Amino acid sequence: MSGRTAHHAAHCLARHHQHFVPVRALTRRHAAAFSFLPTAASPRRRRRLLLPGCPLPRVMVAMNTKDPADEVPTNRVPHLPWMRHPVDIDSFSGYPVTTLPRLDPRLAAAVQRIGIESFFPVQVATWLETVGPGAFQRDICINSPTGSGKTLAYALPIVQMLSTRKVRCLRALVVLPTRDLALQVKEVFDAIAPAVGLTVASAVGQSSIADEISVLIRKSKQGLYPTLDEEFVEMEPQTQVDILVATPGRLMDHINMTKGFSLEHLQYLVVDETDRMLREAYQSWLPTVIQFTRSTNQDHLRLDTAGKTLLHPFTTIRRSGVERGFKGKCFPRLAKIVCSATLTQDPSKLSQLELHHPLLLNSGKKRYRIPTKLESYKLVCTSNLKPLCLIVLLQELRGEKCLVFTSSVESSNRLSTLLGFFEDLPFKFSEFSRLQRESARRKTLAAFKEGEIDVLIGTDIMARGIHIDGLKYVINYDMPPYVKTYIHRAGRTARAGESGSCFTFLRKHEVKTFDKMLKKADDSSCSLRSLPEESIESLRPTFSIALKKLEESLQPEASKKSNSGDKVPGGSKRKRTKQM
Ligand SMILES: Nc1ncnc2c1ncn2[C@@H]1O[C@H](COP(=O)(O)OP(=O)(O)OP(=O)(O)O)[C@@H](O)[C@H]1O
Repeated sequence: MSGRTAHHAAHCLARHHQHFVPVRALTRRHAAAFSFLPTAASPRRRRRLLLPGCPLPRVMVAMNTKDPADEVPTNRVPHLPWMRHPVDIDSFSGYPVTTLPRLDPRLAAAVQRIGIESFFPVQVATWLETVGPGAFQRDICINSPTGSGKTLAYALPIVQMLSTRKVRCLRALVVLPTRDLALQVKEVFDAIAPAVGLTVASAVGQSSIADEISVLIRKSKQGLYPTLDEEFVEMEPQTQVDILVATPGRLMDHINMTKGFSLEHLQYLVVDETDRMLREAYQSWLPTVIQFTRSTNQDHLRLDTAGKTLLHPFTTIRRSGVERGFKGKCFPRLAKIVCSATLTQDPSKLSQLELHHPLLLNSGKKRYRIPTKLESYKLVCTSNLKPLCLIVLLQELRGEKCLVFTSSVESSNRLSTLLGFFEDLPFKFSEFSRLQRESARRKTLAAFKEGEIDVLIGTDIMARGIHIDGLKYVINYDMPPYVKTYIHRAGRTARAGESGSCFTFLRKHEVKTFDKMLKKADDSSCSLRSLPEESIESLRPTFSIALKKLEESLQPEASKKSNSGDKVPGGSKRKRTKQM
């Protein structure tokens, strides 16, 4: 079978599978499999046999599965062609701040003021594709480990690109899944943007919507200067910030309800924690944002007395054209940066972003990577001894900052209630739950950051993006269900080149699954950790008493439930009261 025919056949097959099959991989791998096609058949007939709509011969499927090349799991080869040849972030090394080409000296000084002396590889790689020779010609997708510095990697180029803007209006939008994360990212922008005269605001629901509006929207000049042409005033950009960091919910509130809030002039869109953002629709915020930045509203074009178009000085004109390879897309386009430590490779999800000639920046050759200085340990014990083993482990960690992840809010609540029945524990702990009030949660997190609390017990709400200085240990009290969960949980430690350890409690039957999971995360260093028997034994009597107390404390709740006859499984209201 000629290479050309094999390629074409693979192409057709790919079309048959709606582009979900890696065409090039197929050409190489399945050339042998295509040999079932009658050798005497003309190339045309062979092609016809593989045309879309033509049912795939069963024999072919069987032959494909026997192909030795298929021993490599298919998920190793990204389906999207542009993902197969990424820029390797690891091929860059750190770069001293003062020597980064084209970096505005004011920004260099601002970055140094926050204690950064040299840029991390992901920051250098992104800079080269944006401010450097890449010149933002393509949309950037960053897949880089937790704590590798992705926030500054996108914040710095955006701030530098906007530093020459003449009129203040909303030009960059950064969207994150949670309020805590958004506020953390805003801090990074706040540290550098004012150095070049840019303003940053957040729309996360931390303050009332009225307060947010007063920061976001400029007061009308009409009131101040009644002689001004009203129409002219209305056309003036009304947003008075350059960069907005938002959560999808509050962003949609402003899009739908805030008078004067406009995305018309938006130049940069960042979607951080992309895989999480694309998993949930969040009131269709993404299509809405893209739609609002797609074409110029013709109302903004005014006509003079001769019927000629008069451009309002503050109008951003986006045209659809065929020039410069835009093929009917808008120009100037909305440049996008998407990033995560576990970037999705799912074409159907990524297509929502409408990326323009996307370029993948990837750390190494593997899909997932854990931080280089992360050490992993597994502790095998039975379920009933797990709380006891946790206490012994925490005692061994000697009051160092530590995050404990459980599988559910109930489990967190029960565990912290149980620990509360132990007297004289040598560490201070607190629960961190989605069901707590926002203000309570913020207080707890602040106390943890300040070192007033040593151990936080919570769910995966703490797993994404949160940065806590000096956090050395992460404990998976319950095994993470997916490799992505493991990566994000473990990634709360060993950040920014620091070292850290992740401990995972496992039951015997979970060990195999966990080992497989670690392989996917490219972590081959996980060793078995044992705990001193005598420490466990010495705590047993207190443990039995604490367990009894826990049972007693849960009983009134249980009896309340049975009396009320509330049979709703996991009955949300009642369950929540208990979890609080
Ligand atoms: N060049 C640098 N030098 C020293 N520290 C840095 C540098 N860049 C970033 N940091 C610090 O590294 C920490 C982690 O950065 P950041 O939160 O951006 O990581 P991330 O890659 O976004 O992680 P995650 O995927 O978990 O969100 C932050 O505390 C940040 O201040």
